[in-house]
Amino acid sequence: MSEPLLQAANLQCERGERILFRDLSFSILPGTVTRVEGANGTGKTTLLRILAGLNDAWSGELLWRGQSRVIHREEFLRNMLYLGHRPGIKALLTPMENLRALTASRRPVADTVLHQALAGTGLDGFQEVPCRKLSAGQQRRVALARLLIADEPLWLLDEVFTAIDADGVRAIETLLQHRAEEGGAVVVTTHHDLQLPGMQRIVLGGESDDEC
Ligand SMILES: Nc1ncnc2c1ncn2[C@@H]1O[C@H](COP(=O)(O)OP(=O)(O)OP(=O)(O)O)[C@@H](O)[C@H]1O
Repeated sequence: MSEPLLQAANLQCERGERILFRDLSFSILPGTVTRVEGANGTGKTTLLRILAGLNDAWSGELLWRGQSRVIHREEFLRNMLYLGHRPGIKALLTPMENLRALTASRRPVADTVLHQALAGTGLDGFQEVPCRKLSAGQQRRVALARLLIADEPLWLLDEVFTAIDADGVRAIETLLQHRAEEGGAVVVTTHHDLQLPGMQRIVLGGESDDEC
């Protein structure tokens, strides 16, 4: 069996007076899509932010490819793409300018490639329109265009289906499956009824089969 990209052992997180989860252990293997499930407020976003290294209020162990994620932080960050539950784009900038800015810190990507990625998310003709003039779903699609050019093997995606129409949802599902088929792994939170073949589950706030 291939080595897990991520391993979590006995994760615990407390917010305020409340323990959101404890003794949470799972492995994220290459070739898998894992859905984090649970009712509102059970800690899905919190868990994803912990996995992405954006929240330090936790205890337990997190390994990246079998090694301490803390020690191998730079390698981990190079190989992980995190999309938060807000689109995270700037309203005054165009989709092209946003996508250029979002990808620039990782690696230079040619404008023709960015243009095509935006067209691929249904934004053909809107590449140079300020994002403040786009709908909520179109703004989300600007952020999602990153998935079309992402070479990071691990994707951590928080509520990326929000505001997306039925065709868009199917396109994202296909993208997630392709990432897994290419040997990557996806961890996704969603209230959308995502059902992919072989999908793993981490269930928060109730009965759990989180020993994946
Ligand atoms: N900034 C914060 N400070 C303190 N507590 C917070 C903060 N953000 C969230 N919480 C608490 O942490 C808990 C988990 O929040 P989180 O956003 O991870 O839940 P979630 O499962 O993603 O919810 P949803 O399905 O509504 O998006 C909630 O009960 C919330 O009250």
